[in-house]
Amino acid sequence: MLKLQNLSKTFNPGTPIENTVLKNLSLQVKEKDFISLLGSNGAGKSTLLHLIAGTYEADGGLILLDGQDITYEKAHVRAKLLGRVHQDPRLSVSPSMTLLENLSLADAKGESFSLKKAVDIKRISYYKEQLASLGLGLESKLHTKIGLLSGGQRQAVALFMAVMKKPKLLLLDEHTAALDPRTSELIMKVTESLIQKEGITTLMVTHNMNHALAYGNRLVMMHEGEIVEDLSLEEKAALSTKDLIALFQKNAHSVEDRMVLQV
Ligand SMILES: Nc1ncnc2c1ncn2[C@@H]1O[C@H](COP(=O)(O)OP(=O)(O)OP(=O)(O)O)[C@@H](O)[C@H]1O
Repeated sequence: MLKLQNLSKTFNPGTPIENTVLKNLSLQVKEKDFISLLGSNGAGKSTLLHLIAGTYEADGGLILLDGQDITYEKAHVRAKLLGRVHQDPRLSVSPSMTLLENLSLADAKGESFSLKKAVDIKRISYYKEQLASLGLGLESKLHTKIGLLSGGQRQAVALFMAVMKKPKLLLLDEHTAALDPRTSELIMKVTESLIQKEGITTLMVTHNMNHALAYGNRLVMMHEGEIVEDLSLEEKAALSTKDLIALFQKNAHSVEDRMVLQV
């Protein structure tokens, strides 16, 4: 359903700070794949998500989503096809607006929008029901400004908003990295349940080896702009976290403290 073919990206070409970040990267993602994307610092993971979302343009290669060539499609056009959650919740939700206003905005994605018109009373009971199923008490916070919610609650809202319109593809960029370990586990459970419920194809960038092993049906490892491992569900099920660290060390010749500390 997503086909990346020979994608390349160089920042600041022709200058002393030229940096080739992606080198002819190819990846085939199947319908309902949930892929954890693991890699060293600067491996190009976020850049890859930016190229798919259209916030950065590829220098070469092809991005096909459900057979549609979106390689050079404008970001706002792709936004209708994609859901995205970032590490920083301010990039996914509007902190100065209430939960209800944020949900209404997400509900109106891709349509001409007026907040007054969009806050649909009939939707409120639906929102409450859906929010209650996340188990974070959000159903009683509809009129609370998002900025006043806890970090975990904000990320749960961001996830819920990202999947609301059933996107073709969900892009998660270290969406639990800023949370404490307990909340991070909780948000991963919410993530898995929303993805499964809606059957959404997902690419998740993470530095957490446990999450990369425990969640999803594939684990892709990147190093210096290239894919160095692509493990199936069965292959990753056979690995312990220690094995994964060893595999990482073999490919990247080092392992970051934050990966080991989370183990
Ligand atoms: N807008 C930009 N302009 C110039 N260089 C950039 C830009 N965005 C990213 N880079 C560089 O591209 C390289 C890859 O960055 P990227 O954020 O994709 O890596 P990453 O694998 O997500 O790393 P991390 O795990 O540290 O977040 C880095 O060297 C980074 O400095």
